[in-house]
Amino acid sequence: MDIKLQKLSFAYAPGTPFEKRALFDVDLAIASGSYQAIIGHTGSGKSTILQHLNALLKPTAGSIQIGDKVITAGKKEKDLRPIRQKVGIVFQFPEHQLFEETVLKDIIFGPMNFGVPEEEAMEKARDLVKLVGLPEAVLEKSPFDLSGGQMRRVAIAGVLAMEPDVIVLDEPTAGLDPRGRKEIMDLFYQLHQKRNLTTILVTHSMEDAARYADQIAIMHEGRCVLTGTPREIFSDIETLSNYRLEVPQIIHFQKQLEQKAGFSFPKLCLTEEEFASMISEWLQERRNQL
Ligand SMILES: Nc1ncnc2c1ncn2[C@@H]1O[C@H](COP(=O)(O)OP(=O)(O)OP(=O)(O)O)[C@@H](O)[C@H]1O
Repeated sequence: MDIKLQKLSFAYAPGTPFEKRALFDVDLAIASGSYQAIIGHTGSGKSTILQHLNALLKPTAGSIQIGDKVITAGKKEKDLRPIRQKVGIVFQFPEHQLFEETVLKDIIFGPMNFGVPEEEAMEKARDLVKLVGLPEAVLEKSPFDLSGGQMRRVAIAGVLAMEPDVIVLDEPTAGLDPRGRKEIMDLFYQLHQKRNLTTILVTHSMEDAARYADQIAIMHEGRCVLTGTPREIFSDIETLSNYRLEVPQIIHFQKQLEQKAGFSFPKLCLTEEEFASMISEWLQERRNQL
């Protein structure tokens, strides 16, 4: 499902003394099946964009197109429902939204609300718990008897149960330890790859943007100021610092090493694994030359 923001502008509390313009003429195209990261300093407008993506907010001016549906200021509430079904949002701490007595009831709540027959919804729930890495026995448990990481997986299964075409991740690993963070981010990446799920990640983590995204957009003071691949975006440390953003640690490390050694490696590495494999190839080449 292609997504297109065209001159998207938004103000909170318009026409009141508390009016606050949060987005200014944002243009952004997100291709179906891509993994788009949106990064930016705090207050730059990321969450405001995110809330337009499943029509929790409507533009003050401009438009946002999701598949064949165009949302503008005048769009009626009833026309937004199909969009909310097709775009799933995983908010920070999604487990705070769990409320049913059992995991099963929580996962089937959304689909049944949209008219999916109970048996079909239950079948789907059984597949989904496995997909998010939990044993089937968890379905009969209370979500509140699970660990934080397990609860988060249940909440993710609940979002996936709606069979979204697009999934929007708002700092989905907040509060998890490094291992839990990686597991959840890897899970979303697998879903993105296996199901061709258009994925939009709103994050403060440059490491995650570099590792998972194939396109990055930088927000700054309500404007989309730069778009490109992770390699393009993270090649320019100076421009990023103008937007009060850092490059991933591994890029700093690589640059420092190059400066000290007085030479350049053949490419800029975005992750530790990429760097390790480049170094081992590079050493092998040197050995072969001896
Ligand atoms: N409900 C609101 N009412 C008024 N102003 C708001 C509201 N929500 C956000 N803003 C303002 O809109 C601007 C953009 O905020 P937004 O939350 O979209 O930024 P953000 O990039 O997501 O920030 P963060 O990284 O801290 O979550 C900020 O100036 C913020 O203070």
